[in-house]
This record gives sequence, structure tokens and C-alpha cells, in this order.
Amino acid sequence: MDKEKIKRAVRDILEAIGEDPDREGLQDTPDRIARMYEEIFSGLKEDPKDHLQIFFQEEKHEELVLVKDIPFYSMCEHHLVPFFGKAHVGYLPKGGKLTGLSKLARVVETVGKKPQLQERLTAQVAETIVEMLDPYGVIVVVEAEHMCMTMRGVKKSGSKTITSAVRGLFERDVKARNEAMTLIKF
Ligand SMILES: Nc1nc2c(ncn2[C@@H]2O[C@H](COP(=O)(O)OP(=O)(O)OP(=O)(O)O)[C@@H](O)[C@H]2O)c(=O)[nH]1
Ligand SMILES: [Zn+2]
Repeated sequence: MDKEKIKRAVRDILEAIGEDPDREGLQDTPDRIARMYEEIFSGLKEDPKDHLQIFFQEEKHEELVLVKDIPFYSMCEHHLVPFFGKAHVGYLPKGGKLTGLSKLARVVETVGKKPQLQERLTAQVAETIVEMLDPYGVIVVVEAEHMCMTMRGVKKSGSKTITSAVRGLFERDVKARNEAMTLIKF
């Protein structure tokens, strides 16, 4: 990431809004924002698949594994302001092929750390799991508040956007999908 370029750009924005980028409180702001962007956009140079280490379990658990209420923060690509909420990630393992529970949360974290759309974030989590674990099915539900809808624009504070991505068996099997949805809502 080109931190010097970010610093120059932030300085330009401060000037453009009529601020004095050299006043005491703003002096370090371009540098702070450059460091912050390096952190919150770190997902741009990462492959979420690298987080999903696989392990095999001999007993071959093939029932639902669901990690609920994974908190996440991302940045809306239209306005570059945060959207944030909770992700729920479930899969039906095949052939004893599992991953660590925390790794599912790491995938959510990584795909959130770039300019995003909630729909794309949701689909990228599902597709990462499909590619790495080749499970019978994947279900991802994301609920989020978009600051571009709450602090500005239509200003609908408290409104939530819910997106889902289902793959494999959850696409075909309404009963399995409803069971997972019930557990997510529980
Ligand atoms: N589908 C989708 N839309 C999003 C997401 N984040 C923000 N948006 C929407 O992107 C749209 C951008 O619309 P524009 O009309 O180009 O921008 P705008 O003039 O700032 O629109 P308003 O927010 O309605 O004031 C808005 O309707 C946002 O609510 C997202 O993750 N997914
Ligand atoms: Zn937005």
C-alpha cells in the first residue's frame, strides 16, 4: 500500500473541505489515516483461503457446524464509510474434512478488510469455504448496519440489511436450509 500517496490525498481532502491541515490537531491525521487504511484494507493483499487450514477427523462428523454472531467491520465501497454487524457461517462437512472454528471467523474478517459490498462479502465467505473444504453445503447469513444509510443520505438509523449465500445442499434442500436458518435466528 502506498502510504505516502494516502497521506498526500488526505492532506488534499482536508484542504479541499476548508480545513488547515497544518493546525495542531490535524498535523498527524494524514499519517494516522494512512496507518489505519493499511489495517482496515489489509484484506486487499490477502487470500482468505490461506486462513482455512483443513484437518481430517476420523469419526467423520457430517452434521451442521455453525458459528454464529461473528462480529465484523467493513467499508462500503460506495462511500468509504463503515458497515458492520454480525455474520453467521455454517457448513456440512464432507469426509471428515473440517477447519478450526476460529478460521471461519478469520475468513469473515479478511473479506471484510477491503472496500466491499455486503452481498459480495457474503458470497466470498461462502465461496472460500466451498473451495477449501468441498463440503455438502454452506450457508452464510450477514446482518449489518450501513453508516452511509444511517449517518447520512436517507438517515435510517437502526435499519439492518440481511444478505445470505447458500451453496450445495442448502440450495436444493429447503428443510436443511430452514433448520440452519432456525438455528441462526435462535
Ligand atoms: N447493494 C448494496 N448497496 C449498498 C451497499 N452499501 C451501500 N449501498 C448503496 O449504494 C447506493 C449508492 O447510491 P448512489 O445513488 O450512487 O449514492 P448516493 O447519492 O450517496 O445515494 P444515497 O445513499 O441514497 O444518498 C446507495 O443506495 C447505498 O445505500 C451494499 O453493501 N450493497
Ligand atoms: Zn455506502
